[in-house]
Amino acid sequence: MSVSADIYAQFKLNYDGFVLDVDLNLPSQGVTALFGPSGSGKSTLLRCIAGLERAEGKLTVNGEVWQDETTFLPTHQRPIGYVFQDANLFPHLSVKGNLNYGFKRQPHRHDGFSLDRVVDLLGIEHLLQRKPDRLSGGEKQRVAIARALAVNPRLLLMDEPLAALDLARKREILPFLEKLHEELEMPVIYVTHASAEVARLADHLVVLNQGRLESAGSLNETFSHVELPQQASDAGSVIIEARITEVQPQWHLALASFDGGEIWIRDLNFSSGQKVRFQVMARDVSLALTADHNSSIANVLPAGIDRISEGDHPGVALVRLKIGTNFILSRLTQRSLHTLGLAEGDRVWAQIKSTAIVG
Ligand SMILES: Nc1ncnc2c1ncn2[C@@H]1O[C@H](COP(=O)(O)OP(=O)(O)OP(=O)(O)O)[C@@H](O)[C@H]1O
Repeated sequence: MSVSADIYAQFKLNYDGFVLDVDLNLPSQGVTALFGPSGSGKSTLLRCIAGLERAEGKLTVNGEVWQDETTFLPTHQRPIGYVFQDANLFPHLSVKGNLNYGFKRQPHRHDGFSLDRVVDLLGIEHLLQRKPDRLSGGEKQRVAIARALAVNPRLLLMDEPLAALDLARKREILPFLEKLHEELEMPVIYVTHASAEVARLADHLVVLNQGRLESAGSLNETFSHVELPQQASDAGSVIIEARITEVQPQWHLALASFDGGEIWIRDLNFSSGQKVRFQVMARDVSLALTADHNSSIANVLPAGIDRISEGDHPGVALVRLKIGTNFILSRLTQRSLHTLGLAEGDRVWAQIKSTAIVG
């Protein structure tokens, strides 16, 4: 693989019974989710990037060598922010004290954002004087993220930052992460095994399995791989990024356009030109050989069959469709597949029943 990529990481690490062996390029913008089942090596890879594990290999970030045969920058010399599953705040310091600790110690360039901006981004101004024991789990984690940003890092590493929180706290914190996603220019590497977090936050996806790279690429492309275990289930879905091109307030509908087509989605007070991300469940996509405009389904798109695979039940098939440069999945019965005589490479019409906005 080329080493000219924005972030290039190649690591080999041997634990007793587990081998991490990856070679990957990551973009230097946006959120890259490291995704995969428990024990697949996500945290280990993140720790290698942070210099917390001394793996064999190479790591370059925007042309700067952090590790190779002769170099190994220790963690404190890497311009990173690190957010763990647990907030790990200093209990004896106030929130402000915790933030200042990061800010004063920041050994890196100082041309990023101010502490005020960090406080504002995470919505923690009213908490500044409090000690950690008077914060909720969600608030603690927001402070931990702010503290990681206070060192003015050039790379933000987040290891399952929501995993220790209950559903209500996750919901509370996700909008802040989305705001960071919109406003931060630095790359974020985000470990998770929650597909809902991937759907809302990731731009790029790296899928690990048993210490190896299973696939990597843009969110839509990589998340639509039929091999991902959750795709075969009833919860299989894809994420499409689109732009609103028309709003019909009288019907509460908005037209979302993306490369390859347009889909009517429920209008959530969108304005024309706004970027949206929506989820299409595989079970909501049916296939037809002709475009049936007499049906109640508003979204009928021409598509090519890219891949046919098995679902999680012998009677179910999973079909990956290509629409422009985007992929969607369709879950249908093996009987329908057989009756329509569908094969990879065929052209079909995809009927999309409904979509859900995810961010
Ligand atoms: N310090 C260590 N010594 C030995 N084995 C380890 C060590 N750290 C992790 N492992 C093993 O390496 C494998 C990968 O662990 P890792 O924590 O990277 O997985 P993960 O994908 O992040 O999992 P999870 O989603 O459960 O956090 C596991 O089998 C784990 O037991």
